[in-house]
Amino acid sequence: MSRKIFIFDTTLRDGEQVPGAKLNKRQKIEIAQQLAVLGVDVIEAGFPCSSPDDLAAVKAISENVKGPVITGLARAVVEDIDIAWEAVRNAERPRIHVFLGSSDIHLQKKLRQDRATALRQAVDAVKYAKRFCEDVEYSTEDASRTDFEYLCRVLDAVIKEGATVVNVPDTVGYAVPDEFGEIIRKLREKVPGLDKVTLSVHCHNDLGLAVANSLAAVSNGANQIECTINGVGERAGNASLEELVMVLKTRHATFDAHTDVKSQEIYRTSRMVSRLMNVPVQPNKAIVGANAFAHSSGIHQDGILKDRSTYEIMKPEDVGIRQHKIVLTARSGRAALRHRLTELGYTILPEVFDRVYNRFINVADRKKEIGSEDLHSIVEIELTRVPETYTFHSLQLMSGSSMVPLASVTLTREGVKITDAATGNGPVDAVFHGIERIVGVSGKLRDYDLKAVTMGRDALGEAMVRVEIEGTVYSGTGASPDVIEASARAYLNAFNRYFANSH
Ligand SMILES: CC(=O)SCCNC(=O)CCNC(=O)[C@H](O)C(C)(C)COP(=O)(O)OP(=O)(O)OC[C@H]1O[C@@H](n2cnc3c(N)ncnc32)[C@H](O)[C@@H]1OP(=O)(O)O
Ligand SMILES: CC(C)C(=O)C(=O)O
Repeated sequence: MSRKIFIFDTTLRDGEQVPGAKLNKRQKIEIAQQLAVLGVDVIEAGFPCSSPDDLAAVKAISENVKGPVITGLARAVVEDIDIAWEAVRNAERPRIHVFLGSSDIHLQKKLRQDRATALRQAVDAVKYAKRFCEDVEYSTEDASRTDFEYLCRVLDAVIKEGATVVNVPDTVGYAVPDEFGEIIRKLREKVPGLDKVTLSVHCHNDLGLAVANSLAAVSNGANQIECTINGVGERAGNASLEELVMVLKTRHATFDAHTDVKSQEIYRTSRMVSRLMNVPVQPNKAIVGANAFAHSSGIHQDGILKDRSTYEIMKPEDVGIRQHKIVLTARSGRAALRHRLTELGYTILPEVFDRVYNRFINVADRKKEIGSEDLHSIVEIELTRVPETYTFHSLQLMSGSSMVPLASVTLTREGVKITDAATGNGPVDAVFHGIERIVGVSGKLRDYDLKAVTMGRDALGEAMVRVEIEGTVYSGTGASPDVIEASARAYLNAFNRYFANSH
């Protein structure tokens, strides 16, 4: 059996330090309940002395959320510890978490005390917290910038005083993995008492290394990681829970360590935290970003469709995402298009498929993403295609509120371009007249319908017309992100039906 790594979630404390992410009591309880479902070992529910609201929220979480240890943060002062205990005392498994800076920078510039005084304050604080609670965690704030010998002395002293968990934070995200791993390895060597307690790390992401540093610590003997959902937290955030859990799961053999987190609950938890904190998740965020399991380029899509292992190191289902996404774009190839069309229920003959693909690329070059509705429209146009006596090439339009619209239309016939221009009552009318001048036949528009078949400003417009030509009504359809072009294509389609019928 591999080594168990305890997951200490601080989304509700360090995570909530994100500007604008403040949660009310009800929201904190909702997230804490989901964290319990997710299977974290410890929930740091808040900093109870910071406000009456936070005290009430931590209290409510302690009383209502069962399973994980519930802890509240306290400075190394009596008043904070009293309030923290008041907040967590009714938890099934309460813990008081006390911290004090240990680096010379923090001691001299912030706390304005010397090492000996700070050491006494740390020991006194743990001693005081132990009067209430068996489980006391002690954090040496700014440990990674702390003189190593002094760090050992502090940890040794608080362990002797009864701390059950000692935490080594990289408070300002300054460490790099080799160095941070080395600190943990040397601490294990120099502080024998560490064998009897939980050795925790708490890494910030100022240099983007929070997860890497946490993992380096795990490799060197840490057995608790403090982290947050979506990596939210003070400044650039904390180590991201979902990344840590999935690294340990996906690279299990490398670390020979596991967590008890139910990874299938990760995505749900991530969405909840993002929604309630109003902090969006960047699309390319590992594990939970919108694109984490989306494949949008042809070569990747072809590989994924042949075998998922070509471009997927984890299953989306393992983090609670129903399935990967194949996103159709102008960079997609035939394999992805064929797959999507089959999913939509189309069986398309090979000779038609090439035409569908060409039209798809044409539309995709003008749209960011091609959705199902776009595909229905593209396929229907190709399936109901008639031989093209005239092919649409291009159009130019001059139009405005105080001028007569003028359209210049270019069609091709047997490979030869023919251009003509016409005016009309509106831009569409001018284009229709231009088409009639080239094909040499007039029609009466009986019906004209234009609709957006997809959403957004780059929606695909689909035009449908019914045109009476020499006593018979012919229908035509055309699609394009440009609605005038869609109309022109539809009108020409009706004339091509007329020519197909009359030859
Ligand atoms: C690394 C971290 O993430 S630590 C957690 C950070 N989170 C927070 O700070 C959120 C909650 N904080 C708060 O609500 C407030 O800052 C409070 C209630 C804790 C304190 O508020 P105030 O009494 O007004 O103090 P203020 O915030 O201005 O300054 C902090 C004081 O605590 C002292 N202090 C800082 N850390 C500690 C500590 N671990 N133990 C003891 N004292 C500490 C500072 O030296 C300073 O003392 P001073 O006023 O004598 O100079
Ligand atoms: C209180 C401690 C654990 C902390 O948040 C930090 O050092 O970043």
